[in-house]
Amino acid sequence: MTRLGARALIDATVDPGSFRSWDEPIDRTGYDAGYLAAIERAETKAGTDEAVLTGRALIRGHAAALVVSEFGFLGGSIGVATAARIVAAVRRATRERLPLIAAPASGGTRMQEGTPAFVRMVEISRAVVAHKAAGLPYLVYLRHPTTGGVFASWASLGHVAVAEPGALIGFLGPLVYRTLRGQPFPDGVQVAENLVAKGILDAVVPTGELAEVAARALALLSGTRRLSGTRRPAAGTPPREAQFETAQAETGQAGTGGDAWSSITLTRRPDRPGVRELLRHAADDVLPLNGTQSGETDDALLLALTSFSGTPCVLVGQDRRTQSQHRPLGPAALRGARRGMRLAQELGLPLICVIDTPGADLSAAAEEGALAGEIARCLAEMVELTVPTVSVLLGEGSGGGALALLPSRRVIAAGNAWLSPLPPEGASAILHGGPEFAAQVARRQRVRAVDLLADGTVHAVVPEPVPAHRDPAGFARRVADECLRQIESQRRTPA
Ligand SMILES: CC(C)(COP(=O)(O)OP(=O)(O)OC[C@H]1O[C@@H](n2cnc3c(N)ncnc32)[C@H](O)[C@@H]1OP(=O)(O)O)[C@@H](O)C(=O)NCCC(=O)NCCSC(=O)CC(=O)O
Repeated sequence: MTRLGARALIDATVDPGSFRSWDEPIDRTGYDAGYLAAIERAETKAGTDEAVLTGRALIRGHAAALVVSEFGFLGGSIGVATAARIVAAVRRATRERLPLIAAPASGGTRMQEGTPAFVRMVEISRAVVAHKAAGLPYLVYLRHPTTGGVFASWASLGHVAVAEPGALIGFLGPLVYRTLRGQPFPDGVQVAENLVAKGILDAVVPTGELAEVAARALALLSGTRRLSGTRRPAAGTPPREAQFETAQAETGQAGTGGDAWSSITLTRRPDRPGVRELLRHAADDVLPLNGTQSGETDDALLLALTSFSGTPCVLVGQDRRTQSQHRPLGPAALRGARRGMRLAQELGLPLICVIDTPGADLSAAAEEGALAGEIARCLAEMVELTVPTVSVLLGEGSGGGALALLPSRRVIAAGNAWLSPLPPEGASAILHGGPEFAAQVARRQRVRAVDLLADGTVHAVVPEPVPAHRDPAGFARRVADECLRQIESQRRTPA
């Protein structure tokens, strides 16, 4: 692999001439002669005075603090002074309220220094945690190679974490593994692409695309509202309260759902727009995130940083295109949703939860993966969020998998959306021993959007003047506009 040094990466990523170093000269008092000689050789080889460079810069006009490893300096390893430089930069970023971008590449703790250096990983983590606790973004770009205590601390704490294609990323270096275990580490495991596949990292990003991705993430994570080109709710759209009344007035008429069974049938059509169409037609930008960061991923759930009409938010959405009887929504999807909830809360961004599921996974694997517990934990975490939250019943809303994303401060429903404790066929089985009475049971269970509105479960219904599949773009924009209204009204009256 070609390795871009710290300076080359900075030059390739930041706006020309914008980098300002924060680095102080290193005090090497007390180093022994052998270590000093190694440092001198490293300085000559790498052209840097330590294994990290720090400073501030602009990336496509967005100010950010940078911590960038130099692998050519003793393998990017972390000594006591290296750690002190990182901690100082992170703290300064926090003080100056700058988003932080780290680009590690490291063999981990510096072996020449041993344990005094090893324990500094705690201090670096403490500084990063404090930075995040201040509501500031932390992005990580893991480069080749990132290993050991670096991967096990500041490289793994990003709100968003992407990696260089083909980068070796692992806890134990292959050299050490082979020495300790007498055999090579299995191929294809400690590589960026595999970690993305396993839901540990968000994406692989070539170095040449880092500036673009970082700038988009900074715009979304910093809550930057676009000043121009902002689309507001369409002129003539009634205010939310008026829509509330309209929906009530039209109960049972076209636009707010008719018969329960006809709504259920409509939402089960393969061409019913889902969360992907919502984003395609109504979002300004979408930065998809991947997995739980803990080794699980489930594409039944779409997690993204996005923005509607210049309002950035975290979106957690059940994806109707990827759920099937063979691949239903499982516990990992709900753990991914909880990552989204934490992200929104930490960054002070609104959270939009899109509910659209024929039901969660009913398999042995889901039971053993703590599906019920994950539903409970979603409920528990959502009710504690203090950022604006909006749940959107977009189509099917079946069972606990749907309920898990319901407890927002405001809940809206599409005209034909529905929410029921079980798939109607399952409810019929409980009451009548078989699925034949699904339609009658659904009618009795008050599952329709208008019933949910009348019963106080939802706060507004977004009418479908024609069923959503006949006007996906208009449908998406109306849903997004209602989400924006609900976010704005919460901003006016905080939790
Ligand atoms: C990172 C690597 C995969 C890179 O392999 P490469 O073949 O590309 O490069 P390399 O091995 O020749 O390393 C390049 C130069 O960096 C030096 N180097 C690498 N890692 C170092 C470290 N941790 N401390 C001091 N120097 C280090 C090498 O000695 C070499 O020096 P020269 O050029 O002079 O020959 C490998 O170096 C490696 O496996 N390192 C150990 C990774 C690891 O297990 N770290 C855990 C450390 S304990 C820790 O971090 C705490 C924890 O685990 O919790």
